This record gives sequence, C-alpha cells and structure tokens, in this order.
Amino acid sequence: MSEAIYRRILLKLSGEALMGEGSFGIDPDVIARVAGDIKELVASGIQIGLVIGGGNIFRGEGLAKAGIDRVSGDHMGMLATVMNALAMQDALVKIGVPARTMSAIPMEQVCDTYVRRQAVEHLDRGEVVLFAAGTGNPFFTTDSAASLRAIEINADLMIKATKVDGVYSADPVKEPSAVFYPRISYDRALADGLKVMDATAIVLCRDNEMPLRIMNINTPGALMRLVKGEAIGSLVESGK
Ligand SMILES: Nc1ncnc2c1ncn2[C@@H]1O[C@H](COP(=O)(O)OP(=O)(O)OP(=O)(O)O)[C@@H](O)[C@H]1O
Ligand SMILES: O=c1ccn([C@@H]2O[C@H](COP(=O)(O)O)[C@@H](O)[C@H]2O)c(=O)[nH]1
Repeated sequence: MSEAIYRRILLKLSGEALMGEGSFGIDPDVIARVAGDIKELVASGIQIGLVIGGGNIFRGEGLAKAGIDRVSGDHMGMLATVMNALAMQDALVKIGVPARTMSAIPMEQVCDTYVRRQAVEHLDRGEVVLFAAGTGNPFFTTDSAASLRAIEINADLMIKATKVDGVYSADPVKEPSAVFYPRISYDRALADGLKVMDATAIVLCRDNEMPLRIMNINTPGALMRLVKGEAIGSLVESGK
C-alpha cells in the first residue's frame, strides 16, 4: 500500500453533508462513516485539523431572512459548528481516534479554547484537532475559518469535502450541464464568481499559497486516495 504524501492537512467538512438524506441535523450513520475515513488517514500517519460547517443546523444569513438579528444569527451559526464538532469528536473517540475540539469562542466547560501553539502541539501528538466556532467573528463562514486555520497550522493541503465532486462552471445541483474543472486557478475561480467556496476563503488561500482540493465526501475511499496523491476532485492553485 503506497504512503500518504502529506504530513498535515486541514479537512473542511460541509455541515450539510452530515444530514445525509435528512433536511436538518446529523445522520449518525454519516458521521460514523466519515469518522471511519478519518481513522484510516490518522492510521497512515497524517496529522488532521478538522473544520465542520454548520449549515445542517443554522446559518446566520438564513436566520436574518427569518427576522433574527444578523450578528445573533451568526452567533447561532457558530454555536451550530460547535455541536457538529462535538458530535464528530464523540464519533472519533468511540472508534479509538484521539480527538480534541478547540473553539474560537471560549466555552471552557464544553471544550478547549483555540490557541494556535497548543493546537499544533496536539496535532504533533497525533490528535485530530476540531476547530469549532469558525473564526469567532460574525460575517465570516467556516470556509474562511478553514483557510485561516490551514494557514496557521502550516497544513500542506486544505481539502474541502462537500456534496459535489469539485468545482464546476456553475452550481451542478442547479445546472446539470455545468462543466467540471479538474484544475482551476484561484484568480479564475474568483473572477468567474464560482460559489463553491466563499471569496474570502479563496483569497486567503491564494495570498498564502495554500493549495486547495475540493472533493465529494460521499465517494467511498476518495479521501484516502487523495492523500496518497491521486487527482481526486478539483485542484485550486496559483497560475492561470
Ligand atoms: N461553481 C460551483 N461548483 C461546485 N459547487 C458549487 C458551485 N457553485 C455553487 N456550488 C454549491 O456549493 C456547495 C458547496 O458548499 P457546501 O455545501 O460545502 O456549503 P458550505 O456553506 O461551505 O458548508 P455548510 O453546509 O457547512 O454550510 C455545493 O454543494 C454546490 O451545490
Ligand atoms: O467565522 C464564522 C463562521 C461561521 N459563522 C456562522 O456560522 C454559520 C455556519 O457556518 P457555514 O460556513 O455556513 O457552514 C454561518 O452561516 C455563519 O452564520 C460565522 O458567523 N463566523
């Protein structure tokens, strides 16, 4: 069996993907399956930082449309990401993977507070570190939090694992004729306004030369093949 080619990755999981076939919350089978995939990566010696979105529970933007103050809605969204992180932490620990949630918003009875130096120490010890509560600030997303943490921990690669196979010319869920891009530059993704990831997150990756892969979390074995160097999903990088 070939070896993983990365030492440390930042994996961003879509919150919505955790719903499975449901329309809200967490499907325990999905979270157990993804935890199993992460266990395989850890066993291959890769250090893993994890960011999980909150779209399966709350998004500030949606709550604002329903009449809730935007900043309060964003706080609710960030708390949703803590719930997802705790659920994943539990699933990992149950299968013997050391895991630790670090929140950007202190809540000491619930989990650790994010401190970069400590996070890196935990990663070096082989613990999966779950970065929760996004950036800790409203008006951001967990994509931006994932880019930020990837850069802070000096990850070799950021992976956005979501419900589609990668980057397309348009949202493939809404436009089935959209063209798949196996590779695209940060600048082209920004210029074309592709909505697979928010612009702040892409700019952070671009300006800090953080390579990014976008892939489907529901493709069996894909994560492992990706970290062994297979061209899974779409690569977003510098260039034209
Ligand atoms: N050009 C595009 N290429 C690929 N996907 C796109 C594109 N434009 C929009 N999308 C949509 O973006 C989604 C990816 O975002 P994702 O569901 O991971 O949301 P998120 O807001 O990052 O996460 P969460 O579910 O945690 O809120 C895909 O499911 C896809 O439908
Ligand atoms: O830094 C952040 C990260 C997230 N939020 C809020 O949480 C929700 C859920 O995150 P998703 O990235 O959409 O999954 C997001 O919609 C924001 O409301 C935040 O305020 N700051």
